[in-house]
Amino acid sequence: MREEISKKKIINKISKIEKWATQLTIYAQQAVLYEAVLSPKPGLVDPVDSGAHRDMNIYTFMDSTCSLYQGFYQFAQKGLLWKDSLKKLFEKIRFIGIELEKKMLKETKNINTHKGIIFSMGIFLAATGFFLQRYLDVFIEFPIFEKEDSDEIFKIIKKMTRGLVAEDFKQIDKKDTLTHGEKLYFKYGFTGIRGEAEAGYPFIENQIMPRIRCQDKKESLQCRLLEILFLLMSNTEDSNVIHRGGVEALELVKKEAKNFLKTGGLAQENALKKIEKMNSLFVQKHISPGGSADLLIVSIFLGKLENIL
Ligand SMILES: CC(C)(COP(=O)(O)OP(=O)(O)OC[C@H]1O[C@@H](n2cnc3c(N)ncnc32)[C@H](O)[C@@H]1O)[C@@H](O)C(=O)NCCC(=O)NCCS
Ligand SMILES: Nc1ncnc2c1ncn2[C@@H]1O[C@H](COP(=O)(O)OP(=O)(O)OP(=O)(O)O)[C@@H](O)[C@H]1O
Repeated sequence: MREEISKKKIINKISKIEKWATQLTIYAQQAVLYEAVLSPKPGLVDPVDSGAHRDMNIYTFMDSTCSLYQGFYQFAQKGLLWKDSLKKLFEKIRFIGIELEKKMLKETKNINTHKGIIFSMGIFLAATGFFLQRYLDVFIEFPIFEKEDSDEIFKIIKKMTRGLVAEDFKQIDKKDTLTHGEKLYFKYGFTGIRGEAEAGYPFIENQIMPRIRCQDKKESLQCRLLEILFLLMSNTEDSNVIHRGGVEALELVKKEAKNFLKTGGLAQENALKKIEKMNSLFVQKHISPGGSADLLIVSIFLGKLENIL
């Protein structure tokens, strides 16, 4: 009898882990899709145009997003089941990330649509799954997150990624070919996406989430998400922008985004016209703020967890 009860308990727990990993995956996919369809975005692919990209369009993003589902689920599940150190959890999910990157590239015929978000969302999904372990025996349904819960996610991420920059760039001078991120570290010391992760995505924690929490919920989702994108563009050390247009391009993106927000943001007259003008400028200069787009996706994911988006 006792054996039967404990068997039942284990089965219930496994089915709850499956359900919660699925919910996390759905939020992550929603976030990726919200970003893709958001328009008008300067320099980035959206349904209206392909920004500064000649090799992809909105359909490439739809195809790519579908290929992410299974890998996203694995990130979340790994976190929900993990019993070892957080550094080891990160090492483990990097393998899942590398495989997922290959799958995404196969689906897009070798076009890099989602490399950055596979990395960042992988970290967030695993960290959130790990965090949720403490609620598995407490809640029947998937919980709605409070600010304090999100704060814990950032703490977990810092522990997972401690030492990442030094570790990843250790052998850089011995490598024959370098990725964009490695080249920029070599040339300017920019730590890019790795530095952002190791710092625990501080701009999202300290500026973006507080802003999303107090945005007027009656505003359209389009305006709210565009505001967040411009806030991110005004601050992100975006290696995507730098590798395409150098440090001047990064300064230009930051300046344009800051000006747009200072002059009234989405509330100003002709706001959408101004963004379209910025889009033309970025297209002409071949600039695409892909790092900010990725951080927007992560912010939407957290907004979904807190039920504020
Ligand atoms: C670290 C990885 C993702 C990227 O390295 P790479 O040197 O190519 O970086 P690169 O500078 O080209 O940036 C990649 C993308 O990150 C995004 N990005 C750029 N800057 C930033 C930033 N400051 N903040 C957030 N995202 C950024 C952009 O979309 C960009 O295209 C990659 O090398 C890797 O390790 N891939 C394996 C997959 C993986 O580890 N997944 C792990 C799941 S945790
Ligand atoms: N809506 C979007 N439009 C374009 N890029 C986006 C969008 N959302 C996110 N990104 C990010 O931008 C990156 C694509 O940038 P880019 O085209 O410069 O790729 P690359 O492979 O780094 O460079 P290149 O194609 O110039 O060799 C992707 O990794 C993706 O994460």
